Amino acid sequence: MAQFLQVFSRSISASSSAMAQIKHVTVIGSGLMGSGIAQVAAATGHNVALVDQTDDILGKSMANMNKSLQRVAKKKFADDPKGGETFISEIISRIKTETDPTVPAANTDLVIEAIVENLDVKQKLFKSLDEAAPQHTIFASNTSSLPIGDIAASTKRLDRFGGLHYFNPVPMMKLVEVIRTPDTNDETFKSLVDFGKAMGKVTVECKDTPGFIVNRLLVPYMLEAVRLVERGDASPRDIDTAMKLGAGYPMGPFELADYVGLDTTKFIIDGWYEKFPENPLFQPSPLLNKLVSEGNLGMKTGKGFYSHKK
Ligand SMILES: CCCCCCCC(=O)CC(=O)SCCNC(=O)CCNC(=O)[C@H](O)C(C)(C)COP(=O)(O)OP(=O)(O)OC[C@H]1O[C@@H](n2cnc3c(N)ncnc32)[C@H](O)[C@@H]1OP(=O)(O)O
Ligand SMILES: NC(=O)C1=CN([C@@H]2O[C@H](COP(=O)(O)OP(=O)(O)OC[C@H]3O[C@@H](n4cnc5c(N)ncnc54)[C@H](O)[C@@H]3O)[C@@H](O)[C@H]2O)C=CC1
Repeated sequence: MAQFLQVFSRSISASSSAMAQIKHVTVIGSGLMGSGIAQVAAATGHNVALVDQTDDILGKSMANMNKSLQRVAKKKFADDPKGGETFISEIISRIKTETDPTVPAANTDLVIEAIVENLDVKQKLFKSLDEAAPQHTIFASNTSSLPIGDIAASTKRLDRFGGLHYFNPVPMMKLVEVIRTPDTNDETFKSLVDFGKAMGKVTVECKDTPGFIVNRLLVPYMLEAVRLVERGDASPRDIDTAMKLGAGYPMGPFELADYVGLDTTKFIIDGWYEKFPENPLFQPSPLLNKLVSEGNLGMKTGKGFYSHKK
């Protein structure tokens, strides 16, 4: 019996390590987050397919990645510019772009979704991917605020579905939250943790609870800052200065909101308001709604709470 258990556990760990070997990654959505995830995945030796709606968007994402890599190379290869160029071109060569997500999904170990923060749109995408991807492919969402279980419900692979929540800017932020739903199986969870580590990140584990760890704490803080401004108690600039110099944060809440994107911030708040309408914290913010309706989405459009050089 003991011998059987030994062989049995060896075969389980052999299949786990086979699953853990994620080599081909498909990243869907090439915006702020998707481009960062693709960049770091490629920089850590993975073959990456990066998907977005048009070639034009993908072209801009590749240019942004190039800029980010130039910054990394400038430091890493300070005395060897030629080495820096090779470093960049090797990473870029591991990224292929595509506008139809079902094409790379048919030959990938892991799909990471980083499209717009909208449940219907994410569900529609995963439903089509579920039909295209092989059995072994793991699905993960980078959602900031939506339940992973709700997104996974659009597929038939609830056991091979989890959350990989990265932080912006992905090349600089060391954390990834790995989320398991009650249906995520152990092999999948282990593969996601191993993948996070293989990308050079520190992983933390969290259940599928609203906002996971970081956003559960960050979003209320950010909203309290907006309420301070809406009541006329303090200006965005003074609040940012206060939180940087008084609390040691690298960015104040308004700088951070502009950096994250005011559209994404609004999607998160609107979604939580719909789910928890009695919570005064998640009431709609007139100031945020006004900025978004004017198309002022933060750094990505050049204007948000502040004006930014494009
Ligand atoms: C609030 C909304 C509600 C919640 C929304 C939910 C969103 C989510 O689901 C989860 C999130 O991601 S929340 C956001 C988490 N991120 C943060 O908190 C970032 C805070 N800021 C920082 O850490 C630094 O300012 C930071 C690292 C960004 C920049 O550092 P500095 O302030 O010192 O500024 P720089 O002088 O520009 O940069 C210093 C060096 O950093 C390197 N670098 C920065 N950005 C880079 C990038 N994109 N790619 C590559 N390298 C980069 C760079 O080396 C730079 O040095 P130089 O190249 O010499 O300038
Ligand atoms: N901005 C941030 O700081 C963070 C955002 N997130 C989450 O990551 C996801 C993406 O956020 P961002 O990168 O900031 O958004 P973004 O607006 O910069 O990029 C989203 C990209 O997805 C593309 N897209 C939309 N629908 C698509 C579809 N059906 N198929 C393929 N591509 C599609 C858009 O064209 C766009 O390029 C969201 O779920 C957001 O909540 C997570 C962590 C941090």
